[in-house]
Amino acid sequence: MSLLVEKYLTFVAVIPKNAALYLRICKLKVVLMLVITAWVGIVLAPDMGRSWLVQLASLAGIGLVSAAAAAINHIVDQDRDQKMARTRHRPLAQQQLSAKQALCFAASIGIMGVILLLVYSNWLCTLLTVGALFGYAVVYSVFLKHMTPQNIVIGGLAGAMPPLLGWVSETGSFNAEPWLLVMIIFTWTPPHFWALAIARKQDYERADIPMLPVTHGVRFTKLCMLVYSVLLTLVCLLPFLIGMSGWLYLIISSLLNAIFVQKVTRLYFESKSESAMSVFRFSITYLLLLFVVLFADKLIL
Ligand code: HEM
Ligand SMILES: CC(C)=CCC/C(C)=C/CC/C(C)=C/COP(=O)(O)OP(=O)(O)O
Repeated sequence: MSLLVEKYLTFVAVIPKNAALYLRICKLKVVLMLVITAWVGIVLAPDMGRSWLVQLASLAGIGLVSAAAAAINHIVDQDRDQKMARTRHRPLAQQQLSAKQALCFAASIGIMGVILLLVYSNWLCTLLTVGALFGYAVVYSVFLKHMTPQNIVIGGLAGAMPPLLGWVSETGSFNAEPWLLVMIIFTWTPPHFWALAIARKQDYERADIPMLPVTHGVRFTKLCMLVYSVLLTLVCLLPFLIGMSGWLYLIISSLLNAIFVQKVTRLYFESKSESAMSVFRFSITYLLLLFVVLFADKLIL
């Protein structure tokens, strides 16, 4: 036991030296976006009189568990990451960090996140957050990603969970409203990811990962993106229709959806998919603005 503690302390002692590498395996920008969507879940939930410090601690918990999930994904995918131009420079693919180091790191920040959630939110939020980690790090990364072109559709549920996690951290109970926000991210994920998968099709072919453009072709993928972007437009109306969000949200979200559908439509009619990366980049701006406007709308409602 004391040997184990000693080994762990040796591991912790060299974390600062490799800090930049550990930060890279956390997928920080993605985690930041996940935390923003969780924050909106908190803001839109009924006011339970919790202090902003407690809310911040809950968000830190969700962020740490998400970062742990991202680090586990790097361990699971290290061999395949070596085969793709986009991912071959990652710390585990380059053997700058070992799987053992990454696992110790993921376990440490994951446990810290769980403790924060247990202390500052509630057991239901903790359970759902750990469920999301399992969904992404195990169900998606280990199984679905290599089994079916529907991988990111099913696996997308894990990444769509944060608004629900935020809401539940506040209320401790399930409600219908946060599920609408989950549905928004869930329907956004396919056009978000498939745009990149079209641009990086050769990468996925080389790594033998059955992404939709590889298994069913680029044209069919573009059609699916179009269907999901129209579906997303409809789902985005729901927060307004049930009275959760007001006119500001309706106007800005409709505008964002019109641009998104227009960009995906243009991509559909292009023969060489030149604008795939522009659709991918816009998808990120889109989601950020959508959640900012959900937030702003709540403040003025
Ligand atoms: C199964 C679901 C998802 C898949 C397969 C997916 C896939 C990807 C991929 C492959 C990248 C490129 C990363 C890179 O080049 O290193 C990316 C970027 C990004 N994704 Fe997603 N994503 C998913 C869900 C989400 C969710 C739920 C969010 C946030 C709510 C999100 C936010 C982002 C952001 C902010 C970036 C840009 C990161 C950067 O610039 O470094 N993604 N996504
Ligand atoms: C607790 C909680 C909310 C967990 C959510 C976990 C999480 C980080 C979800 C984001 C999804 C994501 C970035 C997928 C990347 O796909 P990929 O792994 O196929 O992409 P890659 O090829 O860039 O590794």
